[in-house]
Amino acid sequence: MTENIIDGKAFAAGLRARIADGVAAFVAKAGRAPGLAVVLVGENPASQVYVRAKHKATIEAGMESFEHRLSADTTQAALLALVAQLNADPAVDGILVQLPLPRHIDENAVIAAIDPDKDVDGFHPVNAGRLATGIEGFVPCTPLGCLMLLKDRLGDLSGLNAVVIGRSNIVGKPMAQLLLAESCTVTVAHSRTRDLPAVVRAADIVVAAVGRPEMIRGDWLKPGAAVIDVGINRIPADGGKSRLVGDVDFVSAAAVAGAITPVPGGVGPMTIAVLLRNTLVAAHRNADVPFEAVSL
Ligand SMILES: Nc1nc2c(c(=O)[nH]1)N[C@@H](CN(C=O)c1ccc(C(=O)N[C@@H](CCC(=O)O)C(=O)O)cc1)CN2
Repeated sequence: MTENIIDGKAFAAGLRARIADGVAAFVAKAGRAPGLAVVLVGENPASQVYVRAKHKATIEAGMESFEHRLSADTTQAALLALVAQLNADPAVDGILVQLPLPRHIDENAVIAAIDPDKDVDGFHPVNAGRLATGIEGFVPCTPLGCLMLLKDRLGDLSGLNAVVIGRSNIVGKPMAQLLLAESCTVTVAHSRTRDLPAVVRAADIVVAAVGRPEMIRGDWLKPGAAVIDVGINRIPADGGKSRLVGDVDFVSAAAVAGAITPVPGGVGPMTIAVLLRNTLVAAHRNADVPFEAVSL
């Protein structure tokens, strides 16, 4: 059964093509390209891959990419000074500091230093507050990408029971807010939740963002449920190699789910596509050009 698999890679490619059209229209009106600054501190191998992919996607969409790679021993003060410089730069519409940061740097302090109107990651407390209160702002890329995939597959979500497993600031909490705004009945489950399988079994929509490889199994699911797997876990594979798996046991879950995202190729590619979308929106706001929604 493959018709229940949600192809996030293909959806993201379509979204990126629509964004590229939106960028061309913006350039014609504003006389400049949208600019995205990405800051990487240290040499985390996964972060290096993601930052490279962001640079490539930004250029391919017709935007300006400003990459800042800082050494792992960069001080918090130096990073905050760079953020202040990017906040003041009119060529920079969006700022993203790649996470995780080295342990000696306070992530919350860095996120709070980003101008909320350039915070294309949607992590700033002002944007979290805007999302929680229904005010327009920037929404974190991964949960917004999950919502796009769900709406594309299910249409109207109102009245559905949704469970979000995981309560992080960057996925679980904003995902719950987005589903609530779509009039779902939302449960946020976490490490202290009692009888998680029973909670999951009551859900029409399951969003797994818990960071534990293949934890959610098919026999936990309500038949026909839509399953969005945000997990990206590298586990040992045969021949001393490793392979990528999600938080959902894909084989058993795909046999029960009405729709399911794979890992890789599900939610991951949406994160970068939505980042471009948020940057395009930021550019319109900063240049005071009305945003004609690239059908998103
Ligand atoms: N400042 C931020 N830091 C981090 C974010 C973020 O949104 N903002 N999210 C993650 C990492 N991330 C983007 O930064 C990201 C993760 C995964 C993918 C992706 O396309 N994954 C592929 C598999 C790639 C692989 O082989 O490793 C997939 O799932 O198909 C893109 C972006 C943490 N940090």
